[in-house]
Amino acid sequence: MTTPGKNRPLRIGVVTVSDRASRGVYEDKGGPAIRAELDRIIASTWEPVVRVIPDDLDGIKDTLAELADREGCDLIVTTGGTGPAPRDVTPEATEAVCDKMMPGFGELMRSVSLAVVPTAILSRQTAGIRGTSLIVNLPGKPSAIHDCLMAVFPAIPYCLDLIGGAWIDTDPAVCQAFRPKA
Ligand SMILES: Nc1ncnc2c1ncn2[C@@H]1O[C@H](COP(=O)(O)OP(=O)(O)OP(=O)(O)O)[C@@H](O)[C@H]1O
Ligand SMILES: Nc1nc2c(c(=O)[nH]1)N[C@H]1C(S)=C(S)[C@@H](COP(=O)(O)O)O[C@H]1N2
Repeated sequence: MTTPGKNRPLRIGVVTVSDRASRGVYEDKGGPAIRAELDRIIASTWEPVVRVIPDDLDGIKDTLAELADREGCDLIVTTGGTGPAPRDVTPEATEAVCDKMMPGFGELMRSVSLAVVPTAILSRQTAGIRGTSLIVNLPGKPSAIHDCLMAVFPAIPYCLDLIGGAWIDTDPAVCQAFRPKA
């Protein structure tokens, strides 16, 4: 196991992938919803690194690589662009920049979302590791953010421990992090 970066400040990339939010056609509700949900879940101090970008494959790849490699984000959460429409390419961009895919994240998030909406199967949301960063895709609907993050977050602190990311403490009243070796 890689030694966790316990003394580093936790940095989290929050990436809204939306043609219309990036053009200002509508207000971005996804990024602020992710930040609010993470504030509820995480008890450690953390710094957000926020981006709002269009559904463009190269632009998404560049943003994910920048947040992982130059901004030092331990976790990067995206919202939007996971569906079947021609411009939905967030999972392709994620896979292109990752060293290793973590398919269990998408499987679990689709499964919990199916209890809420039958079109949950239309999301190709996934997750993967780039260096010491974990990238997790969420659907674009702001209402999906709570359900998806609550489902997968218990495994995220231990995942960061294993890849050498920063230490995360959660608020146990909101979300119990599970560390098998702790
Ligand atoms: N960042 C966001 N902020 C607010 N609402 C959003 C956001 N992203 C998506 N939505 C809402 O969820 C719906 C479905 O999201 P989806 O990602 O499929 O959008 P889209 O049709 O691909 O368009 P766009 O990429 O321009 O957001 C949108 O039509 C919009 O009502
Ligand atoms: N929890 C949850 N998951 C959801 C949804 C939702 O409303 N709630 N919308 C679905 C729909 S309608 C689509 S098209 C896909 C892909 O959405 P995206 O392209 O905005 O990422 O996510 C699906 N997953």
